[in-house]
Amino acid sequence: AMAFIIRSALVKNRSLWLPGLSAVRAVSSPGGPTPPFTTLSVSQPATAVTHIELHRPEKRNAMNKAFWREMVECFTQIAEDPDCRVVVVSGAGDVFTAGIDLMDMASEVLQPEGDDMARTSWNMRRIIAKYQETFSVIERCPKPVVVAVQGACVGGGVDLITACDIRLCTQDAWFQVKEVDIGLAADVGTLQRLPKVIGSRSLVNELALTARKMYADEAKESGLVSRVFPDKEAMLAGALEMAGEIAGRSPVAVQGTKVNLIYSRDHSVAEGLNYMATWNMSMLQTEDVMKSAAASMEKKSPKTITFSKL
Ligand SMILES: CCC/C=C/C=C/C(=O)SCCNC(=O)CCNC(=O)[C@H](O)C(C)(C)COP(=O)(O)OP(=O)(O)OC[C@H]1O[C@@H](n2cnc3c(N)ncnc32)[C@H](O)[C@@H]1OP(=O)(O)O
Repeated sequence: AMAFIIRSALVKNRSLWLPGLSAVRAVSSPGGPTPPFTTLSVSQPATAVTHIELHRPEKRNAMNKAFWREMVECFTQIAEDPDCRVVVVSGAGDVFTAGIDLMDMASEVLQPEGDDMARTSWNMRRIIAKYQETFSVIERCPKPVVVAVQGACVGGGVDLITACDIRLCTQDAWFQVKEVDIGLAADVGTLQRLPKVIGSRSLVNELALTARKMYADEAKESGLVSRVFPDKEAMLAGALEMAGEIAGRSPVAVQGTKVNLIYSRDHSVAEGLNYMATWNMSMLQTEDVMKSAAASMEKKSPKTITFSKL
């Protein structure tokens, strides 16, 4: 199925995708996690596009200890990789993720070490900060991240997707801020980011306080996702096509857009404009502007331009 999906995206973007075809075959790992990772399958389905697949389908991609660490390692590499301009995140199997691995969390999260309450609490704080980092690295990564959700997206899954830049889902997808059901306040990003993704504060409160499921249509209507696809195959084809559109544009422009959108989300308009001016006083001097403007004047797509690596 993946070969078909990649092929259909390739057909639509031949000029961009064909040079990367050999790379796709060289790095794809259809069989399972990509070593040294044990929970992630990482491939390059097209030029400048990295695909990360959560890969524990037999456990519904539940987030075990290795996952929390491997996501940080993976995104740290991606942030610095000039051959990657955009990331697609998806889940293997029928379910995006069942959230935190409830069998694995007991040892670390529920039994922090320490000689007294202060030391135990301090250790707990470090553990929580480490878990938060797993999704904060997605937001800090200057490359846009498109996430594609099928089936369940539970607990930690919502923390994950709210740190991504573009959310897509299938018609059978559902989302659940499940944490109150397991006796905790969501603490790795949902309570901080979901209110900035969904316009309605009331809806966010309802979802987080009742742990009710939100299905695809409501997710679209509320703005949690921007597109709903009939099935996983169509969604992955759509995600890869979108990634191709992004990867074909100037990385200076694309990464500057992501960084400034996130900065503006968390600051006043005046602060955002000030940051933007400081950003662009150097970035506007890129050769990409002249190249892109010339192509635009000639009514050519920016995807016809070869941009230097960033
Ligand atoms: C500092 C920490 C911060 C992080 C906090 C995060 C919190 C959260 O994520 S809260 C949410 C926790 N997750 C859940 O409560 C979901 C539990 N799972 C389910 O409800 C269902 O599995 C699901 C609806 C996702 C899928 O149902 P399906 O019928 O397709 O599969 P199952 O037969 O239930 O499961 C298949 C095997 O996967 C194992 N599994 C599923 N979820 C988890 C999980 N969260 N942790 C560990 N293992 C999980 C399940 O045990 C089955 O395994 P096996 O029996 O060996 O086949």
